[in-house]
Amino acid sequence: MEIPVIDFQACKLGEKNPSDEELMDLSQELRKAFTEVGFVYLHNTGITQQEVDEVMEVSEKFFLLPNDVKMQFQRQANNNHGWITFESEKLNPSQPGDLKEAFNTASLHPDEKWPSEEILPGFHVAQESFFQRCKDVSLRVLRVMALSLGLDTDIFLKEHRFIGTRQNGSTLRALYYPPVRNITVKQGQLRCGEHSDYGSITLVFQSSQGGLEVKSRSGDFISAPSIPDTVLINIADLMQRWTSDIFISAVHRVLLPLPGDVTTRQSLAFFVQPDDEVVIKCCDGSNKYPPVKAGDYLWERFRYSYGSGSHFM
Ligand SMILES: O=C(O)CCC(=O)C(=O)O
Ligand SMILES: [Fe+2]
Repeated sequence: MEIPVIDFQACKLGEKNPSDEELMDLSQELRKAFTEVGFVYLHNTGITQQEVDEVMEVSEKFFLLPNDVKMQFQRQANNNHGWITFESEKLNPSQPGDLKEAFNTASLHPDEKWPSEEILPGFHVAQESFFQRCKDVSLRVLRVMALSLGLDTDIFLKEHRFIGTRQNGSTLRALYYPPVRNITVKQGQLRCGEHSDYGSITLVFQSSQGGLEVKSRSGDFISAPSIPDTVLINIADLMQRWTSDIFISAVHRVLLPLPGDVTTRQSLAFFVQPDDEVVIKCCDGSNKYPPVKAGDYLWERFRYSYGSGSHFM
């Protein structure tokens, strides 16, 4: 099994009027990918490789700042925005902390705390602009997803009205995986532990070495390499609940590099989340999963991956 690559040209950013036929073809391809694998590469979204490279470049400069500077921007327990220190997050809570740092842009609200232009020129603007670009692509994808399920095209859009505000948990995350020295690695520790994402969908961009692996339905892990000029998109847990398991939220992980590989890995992930107050119920009317409020669900998952609270699925 492989992760399909789909041409998104008909719905690319800036394209206004895809034909019914183009939309129908695209939605069928997307449905197949999301029901069989849960992951898809989209080509021609309008987000260019150059944009991605530029955001990674300025993100790396942030991670290379001294810890006492980064500390001023640390993520707080009640706000997902900010810096996440090395090994402090466990995407698989049964294993040691992930070998990564991250910076979350949790909203575009003016009160979020950012490194100034003096500390790091271009960082704030780059993260916010890329957040906006990812949001625009995500809304286009959510539209085609609804169509692919035979639902109203705005059924998901209606529940993602507040992306970028503090009433919605969608987050752009710059991830930084420093070189791994095997001597210091703990038993079971990975760059990113096995997990599934929490919200609706996730957009992922990896630096050239790749390293991401996705669990297939047969239980084997398949590699999800970095393919230039594409966006990797996956279904997350709330979307699986919403679609009553039609779309699959696949488990994924980032393994340690091979011995001798001392490169730094980077990625950017845009986690799309429904508005906090939206109650997610199965769209087929069934009771396969009990209704849950999107914001409550997200914070319960955060508590679990940062080391407190009980996990509910
Ligand atoms: O770094 C990556 O490629 C993926 C990270 C990931 O899956 C996550 O942060 O949820
Ligand atoms: Fe993930």
